[in-house]
Amino acid sequence: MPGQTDEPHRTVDPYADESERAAEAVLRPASLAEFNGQPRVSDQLGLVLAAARQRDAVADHVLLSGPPGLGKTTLAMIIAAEMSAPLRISSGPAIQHAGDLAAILSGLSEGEVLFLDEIHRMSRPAEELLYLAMEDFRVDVVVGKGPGATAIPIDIPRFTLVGATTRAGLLPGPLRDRFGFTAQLDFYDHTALRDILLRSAQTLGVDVVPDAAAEIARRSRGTPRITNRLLRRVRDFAQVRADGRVTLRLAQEALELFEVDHLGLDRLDRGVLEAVCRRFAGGPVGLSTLAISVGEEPETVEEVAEPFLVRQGLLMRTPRGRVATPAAWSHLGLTAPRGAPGSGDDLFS
Ligand SMILES: Nc1ncnc2c1ncn2[C@@H]1O[C@H](COP(=O)(O)OP(=O)(O)OP(=O)(O)O)[C@@H](O)[C@H]1O
Repeated sequence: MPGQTDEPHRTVDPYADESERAAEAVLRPASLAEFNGQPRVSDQLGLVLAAARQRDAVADHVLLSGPPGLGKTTLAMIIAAEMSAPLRISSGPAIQHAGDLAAILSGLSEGEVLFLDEIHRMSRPAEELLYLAMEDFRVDVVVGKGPGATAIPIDIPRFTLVGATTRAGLLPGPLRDRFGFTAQLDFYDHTALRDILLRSAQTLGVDVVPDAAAEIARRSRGTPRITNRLLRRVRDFAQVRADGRVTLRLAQEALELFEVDHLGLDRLDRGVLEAVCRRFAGGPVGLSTLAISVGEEPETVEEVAEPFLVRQGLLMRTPRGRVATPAAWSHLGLTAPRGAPGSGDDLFS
């Protein structure tokens, strides 16, 4: 069973506070068989882990990348469970000094899975220490200072590193290359999200009719965390305003109350689109200017809102900045001004 945890430090996830995290934990699938969606990643990972088990070996290091809420932490926990290994959780921002990482690594037990969330935010010295640890299962502990300093190599137990990042492109090549298996998690399709929702509803004892399940899944931004969160809010609504049963009509009313529109866009998504269209005439607008105008950190806009907006064909990233597409104007019920992207006399026409 996954064991000890250091609560990861998160900087780009506006969705989850502590109580939300606790609610999420109940709904996490515990094995690959229960993990819905991402069939290719699931198959490949299943094979890698089965092979390691057959050889009685420690599994190769795994890098998981993709937007928040798609299941990176869940997969790290599943890897540990499938390997019957303990799990230790930490994160890039929590590791300021190489010594912090050396202490974690030397305290691991043989075969332990170390999950490093937001691995791209680790300090450079810690990153360099990690290279040697991943490859040779060794850390160099520096004793003394200045010209008299010496590096004493210390063997550490063989372990599996599971790194997670929202931005694989930010990882230095030497670090990326040391992972034996890399998986890019993509947004989930509606069917997978509906199945996740039905499983969660069963766990929580919520009665959801099939078309309501499909509707909530469709408005979940392709993200299981959001599916589960919307289910909990719809459940609240059904409990307080009705008899607890989630019908299609009730789901629609609840989603409207919580400002989730028919494409699944939430307040931040719409704020970004509105800013690009209304304040910057459709763009192009630079990331930092855009972030200031919606009152968010640039990382949050870039890593949380944009991937889904781009995927939905509502926003484009161009070398000159972010640009609203014709679909964005029409989704907001606006008409693009003459010459703006989407106006009919621009690069889209
Ligand atoms: N494939 C899946 N099947 C069922 N539930 C899932 C799946 N993927 C994720 N979930 C649920 O979504 C929630 C969020 O998943 P998780 O914490 O693993 O995401 P994450 O990618 O690690 O996000 P972050 O980058 O913010 O840490 C969890 O409660 C989990 O139960």
